[in-house]
Amino acid sequence: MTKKVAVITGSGDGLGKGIAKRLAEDGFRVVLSDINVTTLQKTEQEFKQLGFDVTSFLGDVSKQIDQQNLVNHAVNAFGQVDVFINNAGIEEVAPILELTPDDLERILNINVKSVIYGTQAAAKQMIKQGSGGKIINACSIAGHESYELLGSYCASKHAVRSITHTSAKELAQHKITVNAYCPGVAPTKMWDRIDAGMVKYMGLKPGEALKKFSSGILLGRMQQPDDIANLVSFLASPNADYITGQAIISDGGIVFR
Ligand SMILES: NC(=O)C1=CN([C@@H]2O[C@H](COP(=O)(O)OP(=O)(O)OC[C@H]3O[C@@H](n4cnc5c(N)ncnc54)[C@H](O)[C@@H]3O)[C@@H](O)[C@H]2O)C=CC1
Ligand SMILES: CC(=O)C(C)=O
Repeated sequence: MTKKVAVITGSGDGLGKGIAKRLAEDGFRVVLSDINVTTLQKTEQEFKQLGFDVTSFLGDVSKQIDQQNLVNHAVNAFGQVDVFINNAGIEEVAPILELTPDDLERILNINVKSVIYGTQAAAKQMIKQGSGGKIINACSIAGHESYELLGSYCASKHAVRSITHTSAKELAQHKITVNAYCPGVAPTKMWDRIDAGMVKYMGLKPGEALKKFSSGILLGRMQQPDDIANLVSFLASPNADYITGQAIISDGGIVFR
């Protein structure tokens, strides 16, 4: 049987890299994509050495043309797209009163418009293939709950949850499911930057904001890339065929919905 193809944006590093590795281990041919050429190439080499079927595409998720070219690249390399993961995202740490038009434009472009552009490119290809597909979006506990100093980020992730719902409703007729994963606190480079930003505004020492945020996790530890890869692996598998329009939290016990 032909191996399925999964495309993962923001997969040069962080949670996206962990997800891509898991999907390759699950038997997918994997298309890596990132805006950072250095981490993208490093991850591609690493994956090739592990014997994975992998290709990579340098692109900016906030550009509609790049998302279309990413799908074209996947089709040229592997012939099809079965799973598309809108993982790339950025943070912004600032009080609402200090958010600038440039800050807002950047986070909405990269976290919100990107998900629509990725969904458009992937769904059009999946409709053409005629055998359904799975679109999986990176949301967050910040898509269910709103946090101080993360106003624009939380708004962007609430928007991702809404886009997930609407896309699921519109694409079900094509047998395309759309779901989202909602991580909690994972100490990736994103959290290094959030911690640094919170230090600035809250008068804490480096590391203290991360500690504060993660101190209430019921399961007593921060999230690792494998924790979220476990959920995405399930959502990308036939075991999730009857699930659509859900934004599922995997946070060790922080937010309860
Ligand atoms: N780390 C955490 O605690 C949480 C992360 N998330 C979400 O998970 C996703 C991944 O987060 P992390 O791995 O922690 O972030 P990260 O910052 O460690 O990695 C993000 C990756 O996306 C890439 N990227 C950034 N802007 C891009 C663009 N315009 N086009 C293409 N690629 C771009 C980066 O180069 C990087 O490789 C994000 O959507 C984030 O909002 C959600 C909840 C918690
Ligand atoms: C980074 C993130 O998604 C948080 C703080 O929930």
